[in-house]
Amino acid sequence: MAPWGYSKENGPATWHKDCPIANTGVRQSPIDLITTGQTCAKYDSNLKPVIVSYPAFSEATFLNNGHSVQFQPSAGNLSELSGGPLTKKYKFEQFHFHWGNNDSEGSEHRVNGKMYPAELHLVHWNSESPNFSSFQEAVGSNDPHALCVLGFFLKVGAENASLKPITDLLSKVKNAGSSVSFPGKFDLKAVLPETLTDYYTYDGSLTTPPLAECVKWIVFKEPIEVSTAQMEAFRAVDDGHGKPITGNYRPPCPLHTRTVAASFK
Ligand SMILES: NS(=O)(=O)c1ccc(NCc2ccco2)c([N+](=O)[O-])c1
Ligand SMILES: [Zn+2]
Repeated sequence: MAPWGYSKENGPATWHKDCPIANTGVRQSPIDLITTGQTCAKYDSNLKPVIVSYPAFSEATFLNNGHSVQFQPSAGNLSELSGGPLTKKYKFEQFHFHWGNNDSEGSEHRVNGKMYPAELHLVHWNSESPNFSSFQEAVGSNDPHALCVLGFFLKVGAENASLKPITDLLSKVKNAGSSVSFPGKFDLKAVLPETLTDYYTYDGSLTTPPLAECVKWIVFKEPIEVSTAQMEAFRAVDDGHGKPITGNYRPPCPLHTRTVAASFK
């Protein structure tokens, strides 16, 4: 079977062939975050702000893997995540993006059916579990909270100076399979909103194969602004079949019996 992707032939509707959980799973991601009505997100006053400790990365690889671009620091990175709905400390693994070929589509999660032009995912794994001691083992474990992914919507507005070192590098990884070692330091903390207080959180999965149901999702309400030029830079990245990646987002999945909690009213 051709490797999975986002085209008609190998896109989300075909993933069940190699990954049955795509259709049989009851904790699949992404989802549509509904804020009013029956199955809407429920305010939980116990939800605390998310705490990140992201010292600037000094060594990292920026890779176009054919279905996204990802920033992966070297193994020694000490970046950590805690707080929010989490009871454990998580270690940073990588961040990557999902985007569309116009500003009306591109994000994986939606808010009352609305898509944003892109979504940033910061991936972490539970470093305090006795059951695994690496990201790869965490993904393979059956632990529902082996991973925690922070999701930030991107919207078009002013240029994002903190993300510029990343968007300026996109032309260097235009070809699928290409990677560059990230020049200099990158301050991820500067990309994020100051306070990480307002978010939705629910139990879900990886949004691409293997679609493992091992993710505690935390999706922030406030979008991050990027310029049109920065959005266009994503849309020039190739998918390895001579075409730009123009929509590496999975459509929303059924909620089933899950509930979504909101840290804000
Ligand atoms: N869009 S996402 O944040 O849910 C996501 C999806 C897949 C993978 N990885 C696929 C994978 C690698 C080994 C086993 O599995 C990752 N990740 O690796 O951070 C994140
Ligand atoms: Zn992702």
